[in-house]
Amino acid sequence: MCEVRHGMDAVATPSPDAVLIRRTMTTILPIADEVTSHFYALLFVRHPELRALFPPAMNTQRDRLLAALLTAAEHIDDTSVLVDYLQHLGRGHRKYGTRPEHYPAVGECLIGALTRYTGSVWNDEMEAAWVRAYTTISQVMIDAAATDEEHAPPWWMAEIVSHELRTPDVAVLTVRPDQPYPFVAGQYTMVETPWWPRIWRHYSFASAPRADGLLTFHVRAIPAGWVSNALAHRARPGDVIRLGPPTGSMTVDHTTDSALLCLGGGTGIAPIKALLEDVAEHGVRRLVEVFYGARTSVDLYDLETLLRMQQRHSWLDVRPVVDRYGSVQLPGVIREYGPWNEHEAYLSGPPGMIRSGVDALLAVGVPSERIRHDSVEELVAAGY
Ligand SMILES: NC(=O)C1=CN([C@@H]2O[C@H](COP(=O)(O)OP(=O)(O)OC[C@H]3O[C@@H](n4cnc5c(N)ncnc54)[C@H](O)[C@@H]3O)[C@@H](O)[C@H]2O)C=CC1
Repeated sequence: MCEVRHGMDAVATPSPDAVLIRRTMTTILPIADEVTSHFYALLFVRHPELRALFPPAMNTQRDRLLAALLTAAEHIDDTSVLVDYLQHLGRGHRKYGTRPEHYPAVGECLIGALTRYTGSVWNDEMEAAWVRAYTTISQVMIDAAATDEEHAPPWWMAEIVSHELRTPDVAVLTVRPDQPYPFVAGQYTMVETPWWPRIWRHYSFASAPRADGLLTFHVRAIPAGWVSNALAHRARPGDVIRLGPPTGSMTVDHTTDSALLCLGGGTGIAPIKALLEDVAEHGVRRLVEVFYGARTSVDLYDLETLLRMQQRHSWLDVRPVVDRYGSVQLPGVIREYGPWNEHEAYLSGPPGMIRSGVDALLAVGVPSERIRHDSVEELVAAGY
């Protein structure tokens, strides 16, 4: 869910390779499902040993490959953004068991699928552009994984030490990682359960780093959500889950003392709570206003915790916002308060809330560089 932004070094005129790569992407976008299915079919027929690295059901995986390709194509000339993104991707692939020797196999099948589905658009020049791009992409990912290997494990095992069902479908889980887990409040990770091997889902940390090393997650069981249902309804203390590395840039900037405006929708309140703990621990007094939105008052499952924090800290204001008669209230309600133009804004919740929240904040004068949230594309793909 790390937000990929346009860097300052983006060039105005695209390079010849960027033009060719984007032309391929435009051609395949309307038939993206077929292209990715064909890619995986080629990969698993030619390299059956790689099948075990992927989840049994491939639907989310297909979207992820395409999302990664689109991101790479979009930023192909924007070296610093692209390298950051690919390094993150390379490090994240360690938990899947990806090895350097797997990359050429993937590249060959990717080009095979593109050749087949781009028809007359494909030519030698385009193939050469893809080979160059893929060689660079894979090298950056391989190098990032190798550097990461020197100081971090590919994953962490974490034992569930407490499991509390706060509503019929929201659970608060606390886990103890098997080795120190360094992260920053506001970040998130990927979680795999023992019941659905190789299916990873994103969850934000619901607390700032603690002296006892424990981590907390808020999980809503969503219909047909395998991992979320297992975590909410099946997991018990003593069960062991697997965690990927921490990631995400929705963190507090401690170089300023500007006030914070936080919008948390549903379980999106989890990283907001972590941010509040971070501000409290930092000791610098800065005003924080939290709008905590939910469909019903029962869904405000963490309100008591937030109100207790508010009692302890005079700099904190928490406002619960419940939808009325099925009509969404959360982002719109900020217009009744403010002004917000000097605030750092943090948004966390469903993709629709983040999109309309960004619009509402821009409309009341918060500049875009002061609005932070995780990537909406990844939230949609995550499916929680
Ligand atoms: N870092 C992040 O951004 C995190 C995001 N999430 C996401 O938050 C969501 C939480 O799901 P639930 O608890 O079921 O939330 P929900 O669907 O019950 O909605 C929570 C709040 O968001 C508002 N909302 C929902 N859709 C909206 C839209 N289209 N426009 C404006 N407001 C909207 C609702 O009115 C409600 O106040 C999940 O999609 C999860 O992926 C969860 C944790 C962290």
